[in-house]
Amino acid sequence: MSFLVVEHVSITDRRSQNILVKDVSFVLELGEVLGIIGESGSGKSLTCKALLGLNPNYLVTAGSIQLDKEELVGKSEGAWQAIRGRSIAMVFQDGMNAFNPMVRIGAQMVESLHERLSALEAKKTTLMWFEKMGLCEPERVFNAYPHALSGGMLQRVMIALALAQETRLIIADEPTSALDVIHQRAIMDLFASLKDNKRSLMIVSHDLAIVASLADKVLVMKEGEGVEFASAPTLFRAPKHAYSRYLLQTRKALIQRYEACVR
Ligand SMILES: Nc1ncnc2c1ncn2[C@@H]1O[C@H](COP(=O)(O)OP(=O)(O)OP(=O)(O)O)[C@@H](O)[C@H]1O
Repeated sequence: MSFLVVEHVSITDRRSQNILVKDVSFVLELGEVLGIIGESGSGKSLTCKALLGLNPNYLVTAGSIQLDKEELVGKSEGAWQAIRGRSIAMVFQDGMNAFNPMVRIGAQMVESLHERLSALEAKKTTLMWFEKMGLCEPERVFNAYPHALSGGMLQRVMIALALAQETRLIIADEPTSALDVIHQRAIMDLFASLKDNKRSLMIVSHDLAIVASLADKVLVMKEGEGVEFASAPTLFRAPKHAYSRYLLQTRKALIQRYEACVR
């Protein structure tokens, strides 16, 4: 059985009976990277959050999500808390909201790692990941309050936290959208260098170049549905669904326009 098996997942807004995610299925093996692409509002974030039990109670998840043979749909909040950080780590689009503004960054990192590491080890691990994230002056970042760091720095702190947790699944929802291109490239190189058979990554991105360079498999979402799920080479070379073709064509047209400008 695959490491992650998502079968017929639907997410319904109980208040309006709107079905926001419809019958999405995909599988992921340990060591693989899944890219999720699709236009804004197509259900990418809701699907990711369903894997972490992070959607509000009025959004009801049906279907099956099995991580390492454990069924996640229907878990209690207490059970979700044990899963988050231990089995699955998440990187959100917005680094600023991920941290408590009243607590220094270092203390929040150490708190998140305390189950596995002593305070001293947690600090050492944190500083190591800060350096890998290209955060100059890791000690200063460690001692800073969130508001003293830029959005891009906080984003890198959040990625450092997800990686330091050493979970077997990392879900990254637009992890680099707040970063400048230089740091985007560095983080993507880092994600690529971390590819091994010990962890899997799900990455949501509007940047098809990022997905093409990292992903082994791709899920294309449109209006809440998974319209195509394929290996990355198949999806990028011979997309089957008309919407996948449209997404790739749009991207190509943008690159051509850029290349015409810099020629
Ligand atoms: N908390 C919520 N309550 C009700 N509806 C929601 C909620 N969050 C998202 N939705 C709706 O569900 C649909 C899918 O939203 P989702 O955030 O998953 O899209 P997305 O593909 O991640 O978009 P983006 O690329 O802009 O982040 C949208 O129609 C959105 O308005």
